[in-house]
Amino acid sequence: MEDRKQSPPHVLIFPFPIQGHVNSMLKLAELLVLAGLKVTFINSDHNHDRLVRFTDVVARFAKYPSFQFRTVPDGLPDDHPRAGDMVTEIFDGLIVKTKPALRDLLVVIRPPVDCIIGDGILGFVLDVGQELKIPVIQFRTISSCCFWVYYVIPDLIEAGVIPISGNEDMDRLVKVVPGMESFLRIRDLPSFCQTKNIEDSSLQNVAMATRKSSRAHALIFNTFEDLEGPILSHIRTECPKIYTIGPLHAQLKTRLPEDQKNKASSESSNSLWAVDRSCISWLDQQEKQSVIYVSFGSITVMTREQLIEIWYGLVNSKRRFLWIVRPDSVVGHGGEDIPQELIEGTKERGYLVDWAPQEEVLAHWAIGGFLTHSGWNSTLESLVAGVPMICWPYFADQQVNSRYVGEVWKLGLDMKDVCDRNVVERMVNDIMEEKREEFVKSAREMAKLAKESVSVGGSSYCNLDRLIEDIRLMSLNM
Ligand SMILES: O=c1ccn([C@@H]2O[C@H](COP(=O)(O)OP(=O)(O)O[C@H]3O[C@H](CO)[C@@H](O)[C@H](O)[C@H]3O)[C@@H](O)[C@H]2O)c(=O)[nH]1
Ligand SMILES: C[C@H]1CC[C@@H]2C(C(=O)O)=CO[C@@H](O)[C@@H]21
Repeated sequence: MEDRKQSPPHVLIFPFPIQGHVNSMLKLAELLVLAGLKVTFINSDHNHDRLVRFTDVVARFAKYPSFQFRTVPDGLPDDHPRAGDMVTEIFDGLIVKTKPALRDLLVVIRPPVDCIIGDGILGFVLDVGQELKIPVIQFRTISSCCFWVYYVIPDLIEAGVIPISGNEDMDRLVKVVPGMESFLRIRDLPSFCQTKNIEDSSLQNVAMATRKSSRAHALIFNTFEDLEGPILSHIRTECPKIYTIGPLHAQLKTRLPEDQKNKASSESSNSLWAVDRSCISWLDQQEKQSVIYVSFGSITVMTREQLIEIWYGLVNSKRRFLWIVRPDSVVGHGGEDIPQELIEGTKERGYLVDWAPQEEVLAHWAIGGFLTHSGWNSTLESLVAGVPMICWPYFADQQVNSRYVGEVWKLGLDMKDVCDRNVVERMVNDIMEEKREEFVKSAREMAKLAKESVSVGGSSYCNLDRLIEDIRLMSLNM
């Protein structure tokens, strides 16, 4: 018993198995190991193979003897695309295969786990923890503003906002989300809420998982108080113990030893795709703040028509652009030819790669703007780099995030559900020139606040210390 108390607490971290979740939760894992905790990180077999294949993650974590990876199946065939249009299948696989595998692992793993940090979207982790009497802290990898909208889904249903009828005025204010009464429109609701069917499985999944968070020992957000303080006050009325510890990529930089700080965002990544670094050499040859960076994250899929509209918008803007087009991101293309003017325009001013070192790209002096899908990691990475955004949200939290970027934080423009070459062209020129000054000013101010929050004595820095202390006390009480 004495020995047990002297050994560091053992934390098991379990993310939803897609890039945006693995990325931020692996950063938290590294921060906990740096603080002397023992950490077991659970990857799906599929993701682990890719992480090992495309990154230096094994070598990077080998220097931490108290860290280990363990893997579980995700219940999907290996050639399954695991993309954003297949979320229901991903959830089904996790319930059927992953939940029992996780439970079995927790029973046999030694030393026993003192605390689980589970992805907040996976409500079953809380059930497994309660059954095995292991405290569960939830980490929700989305913005807290979207979390709050998910939390009040029962109120949205009761008020008749959901289901959304076919002839709904999408610009109508929602009015029943506390703290968002004056700016949240129907079109800004998370995609899963914009449904005609209240039995929809994605709506039910996010609603139920989010409500469960009030049962967790605590709730972690990858955010900071100066960014989302007002909404966090509302959430705290339901979930009192909240740790805001982000932006995590910036917090990791603060806490890594001096000689590893730069590696954190350049050579080292947590990518599930092969990083093409040739885009950095291309950026090196461009003028200061002349390039618009375009990326829609790891699971967005688009139609060929949307691809062509965005492509025309970029080429017609006459700006230089670096565009990430994942090989699996365009659906329903029938091999049609790409118009010659797009090929010529891209040769002159554009550069396309499958996957880039995004944190490093956003910090590059040649980048002047970011056309993004408003995934939460991308939003935070852009914010820390002080880069103004154009938002083209695809699904989930992205509709809420983009409204906040455009209307509340004033960090850019929200293109929302429009995909039109003229709008893309105009917004690119607004961000890069016409309205640049106002956005750069607010982006720089917010970047300063973000960096202060993760500096020694800042809110996120202190909150991470408090979280670590909380976990240590948990293991002493067991
Ligand atoms: O070429 C690229 C493109 C992306 N990234 C990284 O991939 C991550 C992408 O994360 P995010 O921007 O959050 O987008 P998604 O991959 O779409 O993330 C999912 O997970 C997020 C966190 O829950 C949610 O906010 C999103 O809506 C959801 O789609 C970021 O860290 C990027 O730096 C790269 O390293 N290289
Ligand atoms: C695949 C998506 C289902 C919900 C998840 C999520 C969340 O609410 O935590 C946000 O977007 C995606 O990452 C997940």
